Amino acid sequence: MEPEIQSAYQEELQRLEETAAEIDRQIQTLAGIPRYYGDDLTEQALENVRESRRRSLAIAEHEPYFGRLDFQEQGREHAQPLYIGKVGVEDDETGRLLVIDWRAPVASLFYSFTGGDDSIAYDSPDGMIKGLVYLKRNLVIRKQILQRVVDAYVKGGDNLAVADEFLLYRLEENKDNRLRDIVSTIQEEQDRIIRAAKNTALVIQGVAGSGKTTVALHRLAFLLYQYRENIRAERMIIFAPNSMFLDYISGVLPELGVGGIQQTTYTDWVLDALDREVELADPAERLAHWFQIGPHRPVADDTAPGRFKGAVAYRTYLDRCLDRWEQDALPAEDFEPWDGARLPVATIRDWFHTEYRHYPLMKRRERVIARLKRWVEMELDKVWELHLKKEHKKTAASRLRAYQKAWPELTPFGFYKLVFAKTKRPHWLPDDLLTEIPAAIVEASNKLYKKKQVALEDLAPLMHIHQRFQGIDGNDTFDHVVIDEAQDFSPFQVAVLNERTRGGSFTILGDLSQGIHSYQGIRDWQEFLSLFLGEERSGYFRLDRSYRSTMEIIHFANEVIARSGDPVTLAKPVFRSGEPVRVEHVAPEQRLDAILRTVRELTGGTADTVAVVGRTDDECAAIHAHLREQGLEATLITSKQTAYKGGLSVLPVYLTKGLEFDAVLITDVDADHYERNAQDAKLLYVGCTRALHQLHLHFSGDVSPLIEGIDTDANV
Ligand SMILES: Nc1ncnc2c1ncn2[C@@H]1O[C@H](COP(=O)(O)OP(=O)(O)OP(=O)(O)O)[C@@H](O)[C@H]1O
Repeated sequence: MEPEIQSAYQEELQRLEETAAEIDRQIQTLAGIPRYYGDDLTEQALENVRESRRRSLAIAEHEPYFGRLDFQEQGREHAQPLYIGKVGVEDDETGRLLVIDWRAPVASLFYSFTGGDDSIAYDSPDGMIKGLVYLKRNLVIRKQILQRVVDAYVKGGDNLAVADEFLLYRLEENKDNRLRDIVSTIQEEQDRIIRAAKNTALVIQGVAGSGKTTVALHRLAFLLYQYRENIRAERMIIFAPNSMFLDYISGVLPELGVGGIQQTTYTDWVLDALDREVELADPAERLAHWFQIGPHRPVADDTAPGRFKGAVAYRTYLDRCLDRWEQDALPAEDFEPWDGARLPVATIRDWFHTEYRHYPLMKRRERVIARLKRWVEMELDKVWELHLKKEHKKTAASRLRAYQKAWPELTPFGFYKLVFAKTKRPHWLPDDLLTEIPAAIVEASNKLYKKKQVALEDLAPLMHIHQRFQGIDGNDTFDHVVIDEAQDFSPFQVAVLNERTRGGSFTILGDLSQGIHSYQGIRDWQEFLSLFLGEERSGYFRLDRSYRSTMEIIHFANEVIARSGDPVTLAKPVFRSGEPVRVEHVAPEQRLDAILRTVRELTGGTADTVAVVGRTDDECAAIHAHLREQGLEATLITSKQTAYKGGLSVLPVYLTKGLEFDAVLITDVDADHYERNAQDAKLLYVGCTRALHQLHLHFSGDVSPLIEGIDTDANV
């Protein structure tokens, strides 16, 4: 070790000993206080504080901090070393901050400082604070043992900018089956998103591997810290594309000391809210339809059901149908509980349209019926003759039933089915409304609804109807909503969420180049941004740097996506070089053996997670069976999967989205499986960008025009 490194190491060793001793002491003190389980509210509050402290200290115990920044505040004589960790630690006796929480305002300097001698500033509760940075240092501590000290910047040294050495060290590590936190290496452009103010809808377009998912999770941790007085974890929600993806990201928030945030899929969220009145048609069939190869490939234009029913115009259409119910569904006659008693329709209308107009639709109906019943009771009270009273009571009960039958209570699905009904439509829903829906969509929809099933694109409409029928309970609103892989969401889905979200507080992330579900997703971020009109209601960010893959892999993937014919943003790699991408021609009869050979090579090498990526479900099932027959332990991933195990996986390319593997083998990259069009280019792009360190591609017959002639040695 060089002398200055040696002394830095010694200095940090001593500091670590002191901090670790203080943390241990605090843990011991807390362990000595018996837990409180009684009813006293003050004691309960104190116990909650102690519990949260116990959890924080448990995080700090193993890795108290990961960074140090020496900062000289303007007007002060000396620079102060600031140690940054996942949670803050204070010296109990002196009150001195030993470790600063990475989310604290001053800690933002650690991320925003990119080198140079100029003064920098951070936004503190007392205003902007300026100063100079003397040192930026990364530290790796595991189980209280100091493993690495890396100086990214030393004032007066020969480094002008912050060196990426530590980031590279982190990126070169292998991945297991979970996404990890990145607190020690958050990059400046990511930090700006993480720390953006709460009450805006942030839309983030980020290239593959730019850290979108990771950044969203860190942003949640930040918001909970920064707005702890008026935001609650249980009121924050993450929407992810499927349960396996949720499983894959499930480690990050606990690592950041955050619990209680809801995590779900849009499907589960809606079906639960509707008390599972309907079920979703088998997604596997839908995927097999849209991702089929050969001459019958479907076209995903704006008449595709997902695009049609996902548009805001479709919501307007449904609102018109709902308005018809509101205007005309109430029976047009007076209510006569028995001959001689009469409640004029004008009075009932007045209740419905004026007195109860602030209630949601079905609640209004409920109130009117309840009031009718009360009115009948009062009328009955005026009848003195017992036998007459009995008779009237009977007649009234039966006429009340008839009245309710003529004006039935509707569930969201009950109403929605009527919108599509070709015969026996209620009088308040005229036939001409049906002609506004393309006939093919009406046919396909009715076929599903008959089986009490709906498609994905019916979920937002159903939820919207539910919200207009029942309203939104204050307990069901959100403080913040994260939508990951948002390019596959529809504007209608987001609009429905917006009705429930306080302050329009959203983080919406995605990548249009990965928009492989173009039969339902958006074409342009403007489709979402236009939902959040008004000054400062929305913000748009771009992340163009990719952290996942080597330069060789990114170069290759960029070439693929450039052939999509769509305008695309090419990913910029971090300076991390690896092996060349390997494209291999294999004879058709040796296809399976070649896969086996490559898999053995990859699993026998340095990779911990390996994926064999096929084009269709059936092809993957066959590959999986072959690998198993040859004695390899592999997991076949299908759309029903709920957990991601790591190791060796076989999966269709459209299910790889969001995941990553140390090494990836993409099979059958020939001219039939991957044609030169936008959809196939996006699919292949998604597949290629899953690889961190190694990417192999096999083809038989003619090579796909999407990869033909790409220089696999190039790395920029
Ligand atoms: N600042 C960073 N420091 C270290 N690793 C990072 C950083 N940013 C991202 N990564 C790593 O890059 C990889 C990609 O991150 P993530 O999955 O969040 O990206 P993404 O943009 O959601 O990707 P995709 O759209 O391709 O699914 C992860 O392994 C993540 O840990």
